[in-house]
Amino acid sequence: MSLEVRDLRKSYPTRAEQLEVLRGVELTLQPGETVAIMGPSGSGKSTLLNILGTLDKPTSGSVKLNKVDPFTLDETGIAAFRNQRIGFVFQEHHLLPQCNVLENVLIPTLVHPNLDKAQIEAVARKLLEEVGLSHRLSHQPAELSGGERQRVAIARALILKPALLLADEPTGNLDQKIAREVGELLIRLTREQSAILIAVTHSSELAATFPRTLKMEEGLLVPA
Ligand SMILES: Nc1ncnc2c1ncn2[C@@H]1O[C@H](COP(=O)(O)OP(=O)(O)OP(=O)(O)O)[C@@H](O)[C@H]1O
Repeated sequence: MSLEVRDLRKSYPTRAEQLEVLRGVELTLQPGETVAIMGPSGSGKSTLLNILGTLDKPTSGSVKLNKVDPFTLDETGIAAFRNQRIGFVFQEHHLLPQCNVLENVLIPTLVHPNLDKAQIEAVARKLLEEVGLSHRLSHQPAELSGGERQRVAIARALILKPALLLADEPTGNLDQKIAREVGELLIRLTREQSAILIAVTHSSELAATFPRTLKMEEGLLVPA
């Protein structure tokens, strides 16, 4: 399932003028590919990630994941596309504090009542084993370290086997050693699932764990 971004533009109307944040972004990524995106504050990295995640709409241009442009779908279609095809990992883990680790990983599956409960729980346990948290299944998020919480968030993002995994400063709250481990974990699991990973970061340590780094510059993605 490849990702093809063509001439993607996004402007925001401001009082004085149109603020052109994305000015013709081009990007093609194949399954298993992982890329870090860097660039100065305000250059449009989060804007791009939000559009790729269908949380925001482009002004023009196209995004195709497995040849489907989500912005041609209606709102219900976009929501289903997002749930089934895209996984998110944010700087803040956004785990539900009252749910334990296993329950948190299963949250994205709750909107799919037809999924086999035992089968999907087995997938969640397997993912938690892969992120090294088999011994923490019944812990609440408050009882975990920052790195462990982010590992839960990664397992949750992967539970429905997304084609595209989007990470916005995924290691921003972690110390350098843990940040590198979490970055390597993201890359390994993305490859194992033949997904595509795009991580936005200010951290050159995290970017260094990626085979390819791009930079947002003047509204375009250029090699770093
Ligand atoms: N809803 C909005 N309305 C108007 N301007 C916006 C809106 N959202 C973002 N912007 C502007 O678009 C530009 C890009 O913002 P964006 O958050 O994408 O940058 P960023 O590269 O992710 O920055 P950072 O590294 O600080 O997170 C900024 O100048 C910001 O002020």
